[in-house]
Amino acid sequence: MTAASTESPETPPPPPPATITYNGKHGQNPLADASFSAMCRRLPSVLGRTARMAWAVDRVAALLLLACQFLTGIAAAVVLAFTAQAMTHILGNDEVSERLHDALPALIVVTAAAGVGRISGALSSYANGRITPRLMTEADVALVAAVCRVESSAYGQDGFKDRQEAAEVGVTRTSMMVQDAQRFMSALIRMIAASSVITALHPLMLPLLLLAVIPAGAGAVLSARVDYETHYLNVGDRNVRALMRSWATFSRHGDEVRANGMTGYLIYWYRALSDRIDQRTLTTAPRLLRITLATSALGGVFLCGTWATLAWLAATGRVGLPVAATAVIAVQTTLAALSNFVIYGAALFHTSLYLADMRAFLDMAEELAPKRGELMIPEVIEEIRIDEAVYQYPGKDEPAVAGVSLSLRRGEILAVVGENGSGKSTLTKLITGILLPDKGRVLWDDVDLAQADPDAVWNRTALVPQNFACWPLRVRENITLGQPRTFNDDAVWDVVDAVGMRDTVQKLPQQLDTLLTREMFGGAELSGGQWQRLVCGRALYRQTPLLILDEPTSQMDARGEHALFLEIKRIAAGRMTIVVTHQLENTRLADRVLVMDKGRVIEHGTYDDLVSGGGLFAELVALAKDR
Ligand SMILES: Nc1ncnc2c1ncn2[C@@H]1O[C@H](COP(=O)(O)OP(=O)(O)OP(=O)(O)O)[C@@H](O)[C@H]1O
Repeated sequence: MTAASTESPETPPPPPPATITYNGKHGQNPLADASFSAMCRRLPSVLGRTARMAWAVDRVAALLLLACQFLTGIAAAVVLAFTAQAMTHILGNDEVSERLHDALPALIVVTAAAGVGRISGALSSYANGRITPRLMTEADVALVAAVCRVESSAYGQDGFKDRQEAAEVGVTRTSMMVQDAQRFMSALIRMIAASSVITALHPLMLPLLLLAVIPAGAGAVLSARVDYETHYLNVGDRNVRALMRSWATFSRHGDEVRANGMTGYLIYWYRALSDRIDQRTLTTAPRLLRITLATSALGGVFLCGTWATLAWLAATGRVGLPVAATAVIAVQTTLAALSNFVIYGAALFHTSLYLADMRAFLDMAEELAPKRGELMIPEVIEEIRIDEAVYQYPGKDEPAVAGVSLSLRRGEILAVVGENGSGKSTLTKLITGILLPDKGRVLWDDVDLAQADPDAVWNRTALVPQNFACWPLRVRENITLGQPRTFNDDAVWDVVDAVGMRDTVQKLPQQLDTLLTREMFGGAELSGGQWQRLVCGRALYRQTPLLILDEPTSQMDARGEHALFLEIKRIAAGRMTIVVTHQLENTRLADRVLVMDKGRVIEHGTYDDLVSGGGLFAELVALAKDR
C-alpha cells in the first residue's frame, strides 16, 4: 500500500478501466450476418412496424399522416405535369400576352397544388407531433416494465445489462422513427410522381437519374452500417460509464467519494473510458470520409451524364425546347425526390438497427419473465417448507445454498445467522420465491413456488432487504409503496409509531408529504438509521403472512432497534417472521436460530441450546462478547 504522502511525481498513473469484451449468448453483432440486400429488404418491415405502432397510439393522427403523404405526392405530380403544360404555352410562337393567357389555367393549378402540398406538409408535422411523444413513452414504459418483470436471476445473466443499454438507445431513436418513415414515404410518392412525368418526357431520363442518386443512397447505408458497428463496439463501455457516472455524481455517495480521496481517480477513470469510446468513434471518421467521397464522385459523374444527355436530346431536336425546359425542372424535382428517398431510406434503416436492438431486448426480457404456473396461494399460510433446496448463481463455482431443508410455521420467529457469504440472504430469496431453487422445492402450504403465480406469492411477502432503496418520494409513499391501502393516514402513522419515527416525521417541513430527496427543491434528507426505520415501517405496513428482515437494524440506534424488535414480537402471532442478523443478542427473541455455513445449515435450535452447544454459534457469541 502506498501512503498518499509518499507519492512522487514519478508514480505511474493508475491503470485505466478494464476493457470489457463480451462474447455471451446475447452478444452477437446483429450486423455480422446482415448483407446489403438484407438491409434493404428490412425497410418494408420497419415501415410496417412503424405504421402499426403509430396506429396503436393515435389512429386519427396515423390516418391524417397517411392521407397527407398521398396529398403531398399527388400535389407534386400535379405541379410538375401542369408546369410542363404551362411551359408548352409560354415557350410557344404566339404573342407574349396570348402565351401567358393560354398558360394561366395551368399556372393557377400549379399554384393551388403547391398550396395543397404545403398545407399537407404542415398537417403531417402536426400528426407526427401527436404520434412521436406517445410512441416514445410506449417504448420507454415497455422497456422499464420488461426490466422490472424479468426473473431476478436474469440480472446476473451474460450481457443482460449491455443489451438493456443498447435497447435504451432504441427508445431514444423511436423519436426519429415516425419522422424518418414519413419523409421516406413522402419522398417515395414524390419520386413516383416525378418519375412518371419525366418518363413521359423521354424514357432515357429516368434510368440516368437513378444512376445519379444510387451511389448517394449506397453511401448513406454504408455509413449507417459503420456508425452502428461503432455503437455496438461501445455498448459495454458505455454501460459501465453510465453506471459509474450515476454513482460518482449521486449525492448520497458524495461523502464517500470525497473523504476517501476518490474524486481524482474517478474523473481520470471516467475520462479514460470516454477517451476509449471516442477513440473507437474517431477511427471510423476516415472510413466514413472515404465512403462519402467515393459515392459522391460516382453520383457526380452520373449526374453530369444526365445533363449531357438532356443537352444532346435538345441539341439534336429529339425533344422540343418546351419539353427540354420542363425536363430541367423535372430533373431537379426528381433528383430531390430521389435523393430524399435514398437518404431517408438509409436513415430509416439506421434507426431500424437500434430499434431491432430494442425489439431483441424486449424479446429476451419476455423469455426471462417468470413462467411458473398459476397456482394460487391461500390468504392465511400455515407452513412454509423447504426441501433440500440448492441454488448456484450464474458464473459461480459453488452453490450459495447447498441443500437446505427447513420448515416454518405460522406464529414462529426464525433467526438466521452465519458468517458473511454463508448464504443467508440467498436463503431468504428462495423462501420468498425471488429465486427458484436449481434443485429441491419451496412449498407454501403444499404449493410449490415453482408452479405458483409469483404475484400471489409476493402479495403475501414483506421484505426488508440488506440494501434497501431510499425512494425519492414523499414519506407517505415511502411507507405505502407497493400497497396503498386506505385514503387516510392512520395506518401510516401507526407504523411510523411502531418504528419510533413520529417525532422525526413531525419535524419534517411537510410531515408525511415531505419529499425525501435532497436533490429536489423542498426535499429533505433522513439519516441512515432513520431511513432504515422507515424501510422497516414499509414492511410492517404491508401486514403480510411472511415478514423477512435482512439485517434490519444495522444502522439503528439502540432505541430504534428495541422498538422494532418489540413490534416484531407483538405482531408475530399472525405471521411467520424471519430475521437475518449479525447482532447475535437479537436472536434471543426468535423461537429458533438457524446457523449457516457455506450454504448449509450447520446448527439449529434455541438461543440457549446453541450457546451451550459449543458450536459455531457459541464461538460467534463469545467473539462478540470479547470485542
Ligand atoms: N447476485 C449474486 N450474483 C452472484 N453471486 C452472488 C450474488 N449474491 C450473492 N452471491 C454469492 O452467494 C454467496 C452467498 O451470498 P449471500 O448474500 O446469500 O450471503 P450472506 O450470508 O447473506 O452474506 P452477508 O452476511 O455478507 O450478507 C456469496 O458467495 C456471494 O458471493
